[in-house]
Amino acid sequence: MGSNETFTDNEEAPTYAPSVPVPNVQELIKEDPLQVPQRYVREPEDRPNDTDMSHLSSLVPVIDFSLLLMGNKEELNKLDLACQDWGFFQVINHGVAKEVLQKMKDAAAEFFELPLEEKNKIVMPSNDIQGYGHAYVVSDEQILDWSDALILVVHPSHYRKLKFWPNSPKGIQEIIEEYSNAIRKLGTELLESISLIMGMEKEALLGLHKQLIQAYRVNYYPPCSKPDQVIGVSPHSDTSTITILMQDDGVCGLQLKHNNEWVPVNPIPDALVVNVGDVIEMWSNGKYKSIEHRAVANDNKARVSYASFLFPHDEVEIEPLKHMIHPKTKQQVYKRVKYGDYLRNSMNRKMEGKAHTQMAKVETLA
Ligand SMILES: O=C(O)CCC(=O)C(=O)O
Ligand SMILES: [Fe+2]
Repeated sequence: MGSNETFTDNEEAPTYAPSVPVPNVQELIKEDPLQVPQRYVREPEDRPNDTDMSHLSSLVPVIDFSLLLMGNKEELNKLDLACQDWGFFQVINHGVAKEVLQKMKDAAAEFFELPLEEKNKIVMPSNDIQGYGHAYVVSDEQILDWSDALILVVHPSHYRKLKFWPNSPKGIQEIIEEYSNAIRKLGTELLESISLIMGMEKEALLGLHKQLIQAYRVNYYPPCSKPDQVIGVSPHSDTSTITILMQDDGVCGLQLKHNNEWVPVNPIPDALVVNVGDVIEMWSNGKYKSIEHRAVANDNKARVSYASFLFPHDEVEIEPLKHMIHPKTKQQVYKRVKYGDYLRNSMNRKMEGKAHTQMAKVETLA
């Protein structure tokens, strides 16, 4: 990434966090499609309820990326409002070739259909969250998510642990690489637009990362005979700067919390979903929101989602940018934290809404 890469290639690849190994959900339902073991059943108040908020789905902002690239003021204004009011938007005309998206979907579909022994060749170890398995599992009592995942660090290349990269189907490593490079380009350009709406030079946010790290998480949600009793991925906000998510066409599941209601983010064919992560929320002193979201399961269809997380180097100190603090009130919502500490603190606990952001909050006197 040119001049902002201040860390060298001989830096050792970091580890992130341990996670307790748990059963494979896809395998469970192969044994018996009707079973929903007790470990997956949510408390009544945590279940996806029947209030259908689909009518609000069309309100989730849609940003035309080609206009952002031209510096179109109206579109930048839309982006500003989307980051403040929703923390989520879908991008169209994003420049990532349709074939690249499709190849990624086809390869991932084939990977998840492989026999368990084959997928387990890259099984996630208990001391780190790369490979095929489950993250954020910290106790034997924890209620589990109705999903399996493949998690990889993709950039910088010397952070890659290739022993956790799938070898099958043939060519999947190159496809992940091609997809991730295209997403990285889009992400970098989105950070330029976000720098502008934050009143900075367009290179500012990228520079603050010291090095732009990229991780990839492919979520596989098997169908569930009782989707109203389980959650695919627990409510959480992302610890990233921004996340770029591809969804399967025609299968819903992602929901965001807006005015205390769970609003579905239904897939728009070929669009990508972008959400503001905790780092932007902290740098902007809370102006832009890292919104809580979750994924729910379906009763008849499996769903796959592809999340690319862009975030700073471990050594970067994050705190509200001076010009984002109100000049009169001087009120600072977040304090200075080392990003590596923040990330590991979040990964060492179960996903639980925004609870993990507490460590970076300025304590307010009651
Ligand atoms: O499956 C989805 O749509 C959401 C996944 C997600 O939030 C994540 O991987 O962080
Ligand atoms: Fe997420």
